[in-house]
Amino acid sequence: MNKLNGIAASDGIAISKAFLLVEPDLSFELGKNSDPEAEVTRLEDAISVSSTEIEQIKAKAAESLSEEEAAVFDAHLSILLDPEMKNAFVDKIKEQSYDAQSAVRETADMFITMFKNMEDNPYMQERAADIKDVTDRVIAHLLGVQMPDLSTVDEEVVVLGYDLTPSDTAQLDKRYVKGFATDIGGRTSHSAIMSRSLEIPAVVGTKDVSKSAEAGDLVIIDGLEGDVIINPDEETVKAYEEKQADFLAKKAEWAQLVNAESKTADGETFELVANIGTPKDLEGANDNGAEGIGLYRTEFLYMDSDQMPTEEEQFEAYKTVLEDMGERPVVVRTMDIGGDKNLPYLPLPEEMNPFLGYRAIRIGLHQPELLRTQLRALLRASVYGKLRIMFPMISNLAEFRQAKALVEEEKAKLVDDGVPVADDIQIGIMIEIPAAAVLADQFAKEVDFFSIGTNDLIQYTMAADRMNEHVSYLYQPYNPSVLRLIKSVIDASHKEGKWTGMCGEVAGDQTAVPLLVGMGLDEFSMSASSILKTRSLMSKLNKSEMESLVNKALTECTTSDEVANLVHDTVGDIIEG
Ligand SMILES: C=C(OP(=O)(O)O)C(=O)O
Ligand SMILES: [Mg+2]
Repeated sequence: MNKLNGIAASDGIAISKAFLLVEPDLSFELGKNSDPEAEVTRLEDAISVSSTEIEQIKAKAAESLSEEEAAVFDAHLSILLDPEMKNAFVDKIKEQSYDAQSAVRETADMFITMFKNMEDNPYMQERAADIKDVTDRVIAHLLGVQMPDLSTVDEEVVVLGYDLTPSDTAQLDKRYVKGFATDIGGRTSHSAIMSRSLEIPAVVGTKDVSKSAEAGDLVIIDGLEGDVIINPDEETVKAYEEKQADFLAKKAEWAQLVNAESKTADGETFELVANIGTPKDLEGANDNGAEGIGLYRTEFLYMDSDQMPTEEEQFEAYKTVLEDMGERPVVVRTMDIGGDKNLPYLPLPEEMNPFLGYRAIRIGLHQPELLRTQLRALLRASVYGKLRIMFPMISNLAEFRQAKALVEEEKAKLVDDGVPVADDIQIGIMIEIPAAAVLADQFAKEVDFFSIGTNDLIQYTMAADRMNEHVSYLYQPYNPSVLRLIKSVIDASHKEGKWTGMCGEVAGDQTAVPLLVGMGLDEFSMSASSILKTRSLMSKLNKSEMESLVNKALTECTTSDEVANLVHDTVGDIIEG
């Protein structure tokens, strides 16, 4: 039995066999053949099995991904079945006497280098990755090495890997994948966020879980505490089965609140809304009783595509979300690319500190044609629901004014062309940079609302990278400095008659919720899977008592631990339920 500790990323307990999502070792010495015809047959067989596998992956992906996302597998098939590519392999076998795997590797490397060097053509550069993917699969077959493939999983497993990319997580089939654990990442890394929207128990940042287990080992993932136990003894399995049953019983109790108001015991109401990444997340938002969408992370629309999504494609996605929510508000954040979110087709400069660099609104204002397209799509969709537009990473008022001017200009053009646009669209900003938080009183005069992005606000306030497990001890949501910033933003908005929401992960953090209730945060936006437990917690709190708690925390506590202890001493029994 081996116990690892990481960061609890998504609630719940999973107990299942390990599926290792690790890059297989495909290294080998280049070799020669003595029977070219036999090598060509081996090559053809490997190509044929690979193409059947890619067809299967494509069919599976089409069930859970959009057609466009599944189209990447068409690109893989056309590379694999390209006669020019195959001729190049065969030439190497026949004319240079390479064995099949060496012929594939030599040819692939040549094409990959050629495509990678096309610096002015990002589309072709991206194809280099496709060639590597496809030829690795063929080489694996020739070497008799098993390729891990999430979409082929058809029995209950927990997935262990170095990291899970957004497309890995999109391929997870919840019927079979009961949980996952990764080596890297933090609570706000995107694999963690995806695990919560999929409602799969997950632990991230374990440092070496992918190297600590063998495929098929029994593994427990405790997404409540952040523990991973490999090959547990019988007694441990039994204890975790009980913990799992307790958790499921609590979940069933929370489910009763799906249509309830979000109200404290002394009758104060709040708005509990969901964070989504794609229209597919609407189902989870509705099932969990979301009163709206507090953050639609539109960058996933861009990340899941091979090229810039067109105005029409964006319009369709925004319209779907707005129509689905109907009267309920939808806060759409303009694209937040950069940091850890890159687009293969939008080359960004190499940076020492990408989180402090060219990202989000900074890209939108430097390449306004990108932002204008998105704004037009949003404005056109605005008549289908209750739209609120939000700009990410605003650091000063000049940026907000520039961004707002783009909205006004695009709106005027559309109206001139006779296109209907709603006239009650609120325009707000994310507060995720301390400079904006400090000047919230000035911002509050010009914006319609704030939404506090604690994922970034904490990392910038504490100077602790949100992705880096080595400094995760400094990533302190309850640090009094962070809490004072949050409180001052809420107060500043209220002075101007505006509202403040929070769409960072702190909004659904059960230790933070009592404090946020006390501060009078108006809207709590979180992973859909956290909504019901938060509604349950809220219903047992008294707003007036939480105001005193905040007062005490902000005047008497000097450290994050002191705040957490104070909250638990005061309302710990309610939090633990
Ligand atoms: C919600 C936030 O944005 P993201 O996690 O997408 O950076 C945040 O920073 O809190
Ligand atoms: Mg952010």
